[in-house]
Amino acid sequence: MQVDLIKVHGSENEFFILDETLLERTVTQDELVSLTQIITDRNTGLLKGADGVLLVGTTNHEESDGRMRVINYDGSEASMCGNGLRTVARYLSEKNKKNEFIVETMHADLHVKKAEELGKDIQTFQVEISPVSFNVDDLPFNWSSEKFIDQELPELAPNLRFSAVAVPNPHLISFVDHETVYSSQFEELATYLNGKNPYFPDGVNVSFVEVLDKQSLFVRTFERGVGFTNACGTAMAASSLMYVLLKNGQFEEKIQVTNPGGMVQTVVHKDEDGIYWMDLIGNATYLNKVSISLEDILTHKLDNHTQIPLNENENYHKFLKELTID
Ligand SMILES: N[C@@H](CCC[C@H](N)C(=O)O)C(=O)O
Repeated sequence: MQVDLIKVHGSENEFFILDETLLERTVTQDELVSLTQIITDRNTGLLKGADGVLLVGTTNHEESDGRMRVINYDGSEASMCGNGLRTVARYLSEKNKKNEFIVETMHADLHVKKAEELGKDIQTFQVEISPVSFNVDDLPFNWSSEKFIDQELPELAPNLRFSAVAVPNPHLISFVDHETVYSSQFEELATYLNGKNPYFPDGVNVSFVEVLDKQSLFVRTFERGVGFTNACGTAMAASSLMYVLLKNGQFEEKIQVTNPGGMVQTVVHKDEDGIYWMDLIGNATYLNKVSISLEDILTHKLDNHTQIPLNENENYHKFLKELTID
């Protein structure tokens, strides 16, 4: 069976989009896990691999226009992916010729829309990040109290304070200084919390956040199921929420969030019932269209593919130069 893929990125968090509605038959769960592990491998995968696969499918939800499933690099499934949702929003927007619609994800139907370009010729989409929960059971996080906000983990990192939040995938966030963002302590802690450990039985996305200025953050994330990525959209949204709650950031005002792969904007909202949600606004860049058979993927014959470069990354790199990140 022939499989068409699009390699995409949001802040250089890279994925292969696989539209299962175009396949002759549905892929089994085992095939999906193997396909992801094989094509995303950074050494032996397709087109230098990726951070995961975004499976686009049909939805039974009346108000949604499509469904997104997120398979991490290691084959585990995540409930959400913010950078990925922007690229799926673009894909469905072009496919269905709609600029604003709803996408079904594992736990929520989320509002997405085409947004004003962040840079010249940078396709930009805005996606909703929701629902938010501080209940430790929702991460899950084995902790003695109901919430874990701005607290120490003395046995693990006595010098740092952390907050745990599900959006709805699990995040652990710490505001740190510039040196600590790149410290070995970060990698050691995040690796430990994503292995067998008594705190996070399903692992956790760990972010170290530096406040650069008023409404301006830098976020680096070690992702569950992947490792360090260039950016994690849900982490940047969750970090923005914690910035507003703990560091005097402003609700309803744009926050600029830079990351190792680029820049996004976020807006943190709170409604009259005290419910939080965030907008995540950023690039949705196409890299290549690829065609390969499922059989070749599953037997590791990845050279048997055809691909068309989509040449959008030149503009993205110009955009990064303007941000002085490149
Ligand atoms: N990169 C994503 C998050 C992908 C899922 C994450 N690794 C998890 O397991 O929760 C994003 O942009 O949000």
